[in-house]
Amino acid sequence: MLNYQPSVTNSKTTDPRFELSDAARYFYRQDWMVGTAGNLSARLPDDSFWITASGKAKGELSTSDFVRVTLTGEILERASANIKPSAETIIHQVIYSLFPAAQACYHVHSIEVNLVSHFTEKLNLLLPPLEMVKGLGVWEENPQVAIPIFENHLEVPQIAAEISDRFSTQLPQVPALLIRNHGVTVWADSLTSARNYVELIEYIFRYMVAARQAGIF
Ligand SMILES: CSC[C@@H](O)[C@@H](O)C(=O)COP(=O)(O)O
Ligand SMILES: [Zn+2]
Repeated sequence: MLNYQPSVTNSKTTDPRFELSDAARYFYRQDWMVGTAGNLSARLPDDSFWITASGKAKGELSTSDFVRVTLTGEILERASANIKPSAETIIHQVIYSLFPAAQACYHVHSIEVNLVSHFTEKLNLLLPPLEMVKGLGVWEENPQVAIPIFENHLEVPQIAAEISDRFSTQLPQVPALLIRNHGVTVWADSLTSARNYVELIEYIFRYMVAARQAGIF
């Protein structure tokens, strides 16, 4: 295991930890990463990825609040030995393993995610046919798009195994999944797109909660 060494890659343009920290601060200000909630990661060319360290306040991350791990969860780099990778690293491992084009994986907790996760007891939650769905890659008239829902087991590896099992036989329609009573995870081919996907999905969930209150969805 290597200890973290500042290097030539430690610059704002090439080191994704700066953009991850900015995104986390933005999500924190939206109330989607309250306190230490949520975790963000970015894949590197060698297939390892930087992920937020466990239990860090997401509104004030710095580059030392990340751990670089392999696709099998082995720790490669960190600022000090007492920093642990996110408790949900194994979910990021599953996403990067299943979706080779994924370059970023973002997981946030919002009030609306938790509310909409009760709108169905099924394995998939139907999204309203909003124009915003196009932003998630579905260019259809009156789209019938569902987001997969997983149960929030205490053991995170069990959640990860269920994601892996289900997605191995049926790919999701959109690059997102919901964990009931917990949060939403999105993945994308760039950090910018992952941030946009979080915003779009949160907009759709806000709409769903408001529409339910108005009795229209
Ligand atoms: C605020 S507790 C939330 C955690 O249990 C977990 O769900 C989470 O998203 C953050 O865990 P972390 O280990 O900091 O990445
Ligand atoms: Zn979480």
